[in-house]
Amino acid sequence: MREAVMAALSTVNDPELHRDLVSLGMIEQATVDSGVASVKVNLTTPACPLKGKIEGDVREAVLAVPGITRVDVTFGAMVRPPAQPALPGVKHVLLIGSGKGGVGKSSVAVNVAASLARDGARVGLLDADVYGPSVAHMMGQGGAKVTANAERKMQPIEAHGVKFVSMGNLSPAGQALVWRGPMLHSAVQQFLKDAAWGELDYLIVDLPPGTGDVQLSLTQTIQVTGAVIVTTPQDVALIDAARAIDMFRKASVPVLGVVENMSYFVAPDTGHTYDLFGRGGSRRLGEEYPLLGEVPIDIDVRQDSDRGTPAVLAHPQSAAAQALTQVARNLAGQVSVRSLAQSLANLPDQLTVV
Ligand SMILES: Nc1ncnc2c1ncn2[C@@H]1O[C@H](COP(=O)(O)OP(=O)(O)OP(=O)(O)O)[C@@H](O)[C@H]1O
Repeated sequence: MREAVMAALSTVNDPELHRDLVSLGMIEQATVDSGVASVKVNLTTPACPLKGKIEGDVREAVLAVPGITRVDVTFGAMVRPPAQPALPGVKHVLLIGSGKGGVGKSSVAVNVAASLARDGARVGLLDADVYGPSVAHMMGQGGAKVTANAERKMQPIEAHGVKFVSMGNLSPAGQALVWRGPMLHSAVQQFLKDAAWGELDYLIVDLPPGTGDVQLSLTQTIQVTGAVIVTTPQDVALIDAARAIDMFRKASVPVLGVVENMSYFVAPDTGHTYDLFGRGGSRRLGEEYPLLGEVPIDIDVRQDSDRGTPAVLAHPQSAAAQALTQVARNLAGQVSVRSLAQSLANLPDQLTVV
């Protein structure tokens, strides 16, 4: 009967890859005992956005096998590395960029990192926004100092399940940082290569806004998996976001998606939704860039940042936190699609996106 169960599983497609779970090597275990099938599915990320759908499809297919009366589905996850891992021990480097300042790039970076870690991934966060490092404060570690370990490597600070390094933990608070191009280059390289990141599934990099030296330096020296562009929906922000996309395109860095932050506002007293800046404007950036999520303006996002706990952890039920969680999972889904596309030679070129 196990063969019949495997045959049934080979009819279940991964919704993103349009390949069946058996040939994708995602069935870690399938056993049958007195009509009860136990199936363990090995996902390509613990933050899989389509876990519920996969579970439902597996259940339906296996229950259709004659003699099966119950199906127990469990999940494991192993993030597949790209053909060329970015750094020793670090599978995927994901850049979070924006065309202009103040659109919520750091807030998205911090919440995405915390959300991926809560889902079970091993996550690092590098604050490469050397001009305005805010990650330390948003992670509730503004006063902490980065130390060196026995191998004289920078020991990342750990908070909310995320290892992070920020200039905010190296320089005194409130002190202006004056950087020239070569200094910037070496500071970011040190953060990347001289920090004891250990084994990471995802290293999230909070870039400075715009299209300057840090972005170039990063894209030229390590193999990044891709970039995410954070924007607000109004025209002035979108023009700058398009410029950032163009920079990544020229540097051959795949744009994994766009996050529309401050997309809309729901008045807490009336429940009315206001599209303050023109919700959905980021779709105009082009069909080829998946919209990873629309995050509303929410006072909790700001207050939680100021208090040092990302909104996805402090107020997980709020609309903004749920949108940010979805952004993180959709991003992890995009990374999985690209890694699998790389490793499975005969996958179709056109993969659907979440
Ligand atoms: N969805 C949101 N709702 C409410 N406040 C938000 C939201 N997103 C960001 N903010 C707030 O807006 C301000 C700017 O956000 P953030 O620092 O993340 O932007 P940034 O793009 O990284 O800025 P910079 O370019 O200065 O690095 C912060 O006070 C943050 O708490």
